Amino acid sequence: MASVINVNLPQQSYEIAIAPSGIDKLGEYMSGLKLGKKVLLVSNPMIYKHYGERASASLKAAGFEVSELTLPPGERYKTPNSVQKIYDTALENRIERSSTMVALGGGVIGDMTGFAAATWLRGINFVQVPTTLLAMVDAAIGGKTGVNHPQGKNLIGAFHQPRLVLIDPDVLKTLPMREFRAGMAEVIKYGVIWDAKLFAEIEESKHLNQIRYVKPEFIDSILTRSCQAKADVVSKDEKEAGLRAILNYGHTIAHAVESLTGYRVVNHGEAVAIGMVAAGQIAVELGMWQKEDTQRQYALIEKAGLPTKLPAGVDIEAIIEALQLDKKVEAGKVRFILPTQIGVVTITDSVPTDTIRQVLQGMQSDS
Ligand SMILES: NC(=O)c1ccc[n+]([C@@H]2O[C@H](COP(=O)([O-])OP(=O)(O)OC[C@H]3O[C@@H](n4cnc5c(N)ncnc54)[C@H](O)[C@@H]3O)[C@@H](O)[C@H]2O)c1
Ligand SMILES: O=C(O)C(=O)C[C@@H](O)[C@H](O)[C@H](O)COP(=O)(O)O
Ligand SMILES: [Zn+2]
Repeated sequence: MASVINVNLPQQSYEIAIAPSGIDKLGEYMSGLKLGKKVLLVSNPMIYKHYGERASASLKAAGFEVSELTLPPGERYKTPNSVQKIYDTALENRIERSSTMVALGGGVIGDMTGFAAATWLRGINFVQVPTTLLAMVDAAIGGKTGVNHPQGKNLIGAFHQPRLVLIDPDVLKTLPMREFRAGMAEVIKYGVIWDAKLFAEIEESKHLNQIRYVKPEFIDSILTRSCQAKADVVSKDEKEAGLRAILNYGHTIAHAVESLTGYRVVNHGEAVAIGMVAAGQIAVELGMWQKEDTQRQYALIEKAGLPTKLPAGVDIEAIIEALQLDKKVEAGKVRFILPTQIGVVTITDSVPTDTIRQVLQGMQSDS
């Protein structure tokens, strides 16, 4: 049975529908939104092979005219150049103001397609059909879209909300285990920043890093609780004027690590896991968080099969320098999201650089 979570916004609210076999109902879901006839479906070749034809067939059966584009997979291709390919295809197929771009894929496809939709003809409709756990619980929701600059992660982008997020949990069956774990990093994030019950539920679950043993009820529960957490935060602060920055927990260091390793060593979720370990330890050093709680977080990250150390060879001074490119920096001050209890975080710009350095030194691969 489908369930629905609402993202309530001043201008355009929308639904996150969690629907088994949802891919085959995409056309039906979109018909209810009174969109123009033309759709540009954007995916990558691997995801398209699994689900593209079903999504396309469902759209056509509902009367949409569908054009398609696949882009190369991977964070290294989350670039202005890939977005240019979306514009070129939009032009060729006369994608109009009433038309819709549909992102069928993980966060990389979602962020790029969303950015193309935000900018094509100054903004057209956009629908998210996330196919990774990470995109289902996080990337597809909330309207942050964009691409990387050679110097830093997500530096180019726009807020542009989707008209619909359609989650088909069945597609997780083909998701590689490493990508499932990456998604668990953002799920654990919600446990630490917002939902202590979710944190406890993950602690109690068995076989967390063996997707074939993960119970469907557990998947349903983490999808629902995570999407609700993200919808709650985004509904309260759509454009990150304040509260929304808590969704960036672990990301201050994560983005620096991803970018310094050329997006080849750790994926986004793994980097977030490393960043959460660092933020937790910084909070302990500053006397803001109990040692036992940071140990609980560490144990959960390990249990999910996620990394807790920095990748070998990353220079700590380079990380400290890269923190200056974080979008939360104000007047040159780096802002961190730090936990004070499981389920509660605070935002601070007064972390001494020496504390960051010391914590990162303790997280080196050989320490
Ligand atoms: N906009 C946001 O709010 C937000 C939030 C979190 C993350 N992000 C961004 O999302 C990106 C990470 O997204 P991701 O973790 O989904 O990675 P991804 O999009 O790179 O997908 C990971 C891999 O999984 C494959 N894949 C996807 N779905 C599959 C399926 N069902 N079966 C088999 N293979 C499948 C893809 O081909 C890809 O190789 C990063 O760029 C990150 O910055 C954005
Ligand atoms: O939605 C948000 O807000 C987030 O911060 C969610 C993060 O998980 C996500 O990785 C986001 O893309 C990071 O945003 P950025 O503004 O730091 O680029
Ligand atoms: Zn993230």
